[in-house]
Amino acid sequence: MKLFATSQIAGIDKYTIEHEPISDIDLMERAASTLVDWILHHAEPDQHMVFFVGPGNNGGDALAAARMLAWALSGIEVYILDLGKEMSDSANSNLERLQQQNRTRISYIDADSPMPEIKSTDWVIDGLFGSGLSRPLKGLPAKVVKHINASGATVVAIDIPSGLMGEDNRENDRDAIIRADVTLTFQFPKISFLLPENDPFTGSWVVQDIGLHPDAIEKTETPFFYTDHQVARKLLKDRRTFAHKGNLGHALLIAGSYGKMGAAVLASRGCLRSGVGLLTTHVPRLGYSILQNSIPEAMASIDQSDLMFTQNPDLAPFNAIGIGPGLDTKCNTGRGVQRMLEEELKKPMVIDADGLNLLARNPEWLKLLPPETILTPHPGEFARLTHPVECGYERLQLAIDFAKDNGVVLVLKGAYTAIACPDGTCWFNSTGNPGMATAGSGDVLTGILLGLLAQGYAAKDAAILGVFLHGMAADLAVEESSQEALLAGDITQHLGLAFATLKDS
Ligand SMILES: NC(=O)C1=CN([C@@H]2O[C@H](COP(=O)(O)OP(=O)(O)OC[C@H]3O[C@@H](n4cnc5c(N)ncnc54)[C@H](O)[C@@H]3O)[C@@H](O)[C@H]2O)[C@@H](O)CC1
Ligand SMILES: Nc1ncnc2c1ncn2[C@@H]1O[C@H](COP(=O)(O)OP(=O)(O)O)[C@@H](O)[C@H]1O
Ligand SMILES: [K+]
Repeated sequence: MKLFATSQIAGIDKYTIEHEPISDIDLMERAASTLVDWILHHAEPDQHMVFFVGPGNNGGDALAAARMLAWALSGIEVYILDLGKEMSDSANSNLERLQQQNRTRISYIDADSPMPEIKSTDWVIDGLFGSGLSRPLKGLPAKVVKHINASGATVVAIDIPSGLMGEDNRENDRDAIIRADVTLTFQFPKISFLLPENDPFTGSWVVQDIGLHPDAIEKTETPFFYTDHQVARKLLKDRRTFAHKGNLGHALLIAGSYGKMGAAVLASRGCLRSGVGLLTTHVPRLGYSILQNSIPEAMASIDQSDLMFTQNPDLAPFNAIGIGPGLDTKCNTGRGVQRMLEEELKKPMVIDADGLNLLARNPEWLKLLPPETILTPHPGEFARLTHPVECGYERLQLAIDFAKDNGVVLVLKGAYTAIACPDGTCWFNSTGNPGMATAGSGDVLTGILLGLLAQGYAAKDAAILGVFLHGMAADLAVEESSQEALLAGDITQHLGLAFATLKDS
């Protein structure tokens, strides 16, 4: 799915109105009816609801929804924010319709009015501001937002929590943004919803399809995408009838050191479960029996060192190389990595964990990275590779620049993992859950990406598909147990089901 800036969404709305064609007020009616469906599904029949209405079309949506709900629910109150200016035409028409219906108490809030009473058992429907917000909230709107946030009521935001911008919120006053429990957002998630600092505002968010024109969506260019089932399914290649292990790729994984052999085992399992033909895992001597006992499907390549990686094997037989999980950052290991990169290998690579930490200490290696390299930092590793940042938005911009400048696919891990590509595109992942915040889940991802690279997937496709499957496997694992108890090994165990589910979708 494409993701757009709010200014672009306004253009897509406009195109829909002109070319469907549909009148502004009818499109608003369609949007409001999706809200009403959701609310009626989730609220008790006697739920008291307080609607807050701003001057634009977001307020119009709220007024239309209040009218539709007033037929079904008795406890609806509407407060209109009086900023001393005209409401938008469609909001005004909806106000007239609500007045004519005459089932709902409508009040105004101006600078002199006391703040309305909101009980903690109420639902607040936030229609103050949507995608038309042009600057941070101050004065009366900020006061109303703070009053709602302090009420303890359940807050349902229409389209965007009022006060939140669709993209950059660095200049925003965080106290003057609605803290919603649920955001019912129209057609597309907004980019700011995918950044960690905005989670307290959006709560959980649900996309409401309002039927915006497919031609406008197709024509409007954007660097941002959301990897849904459809995107991932298209990337997944079928295995040929006459496939054999010799043409499904031979992967080399360089991982593990004294005390960290588990990382090598987990990444090996992830790799083998992603469909690769052959895997050789290169480990220090002490890791030999650990590897052979725990994962007999992998071949072992043994380092000359007992404790750590120091020297890669001949790279000729391998289709792709993965390096980093549990590697440690000792000097000898660093020298080993440097020698390997200086071989000017033209093999696709994935670099994770201590591989990234070594790269951060030796930024001159960046120019030695082969084409089709994937780096998989979590935010801490990315800060070491670049510099610390204030917020997720700044980190995202930095990731996009880093991928373009260095010609690498950068997988910035976290909830909604962002994959920044050398072509300037950025793909947010839709699968995964907080259960994955557990030791070793990143190692499993490295293995999956290595397996896909070795099978011939381009680095960008391997990253988008691999991250999606990794998250999906964790989601399937959590369905059977819980986020708390999720182990990284459960992700590998559910990868088979993830592939099968994706194929069936
Ligand atoms: N036809 C459409 O364009 C559709 C729009 N929809 C709704 O319309 C919303 C966008 O509507 P609008 O563009 O009218 O925008 P808003 O409803 O966000 O309101 C914008 C208004 O608020 C004022 N404003 C902006 N920032 C302010 C600030 N900091 N303090 C005080 N006033 C401020 C603006 O001057 C403008 O009058 C969407 O979020 C969605 O809810 C939906 O009804 C679907 C269809
Ligand atoms: N809250 C979350 N929601 C979704 N995915 C998450 C969450 N927390 C972590 N993950 C995923 O789990 C993995 C953790 O990787 P990493 O931090 O490298 O862990 P480790 O080093 O322990 O293997 C990443 O793929 C990340 O995207
Ligand atoms: K809103």
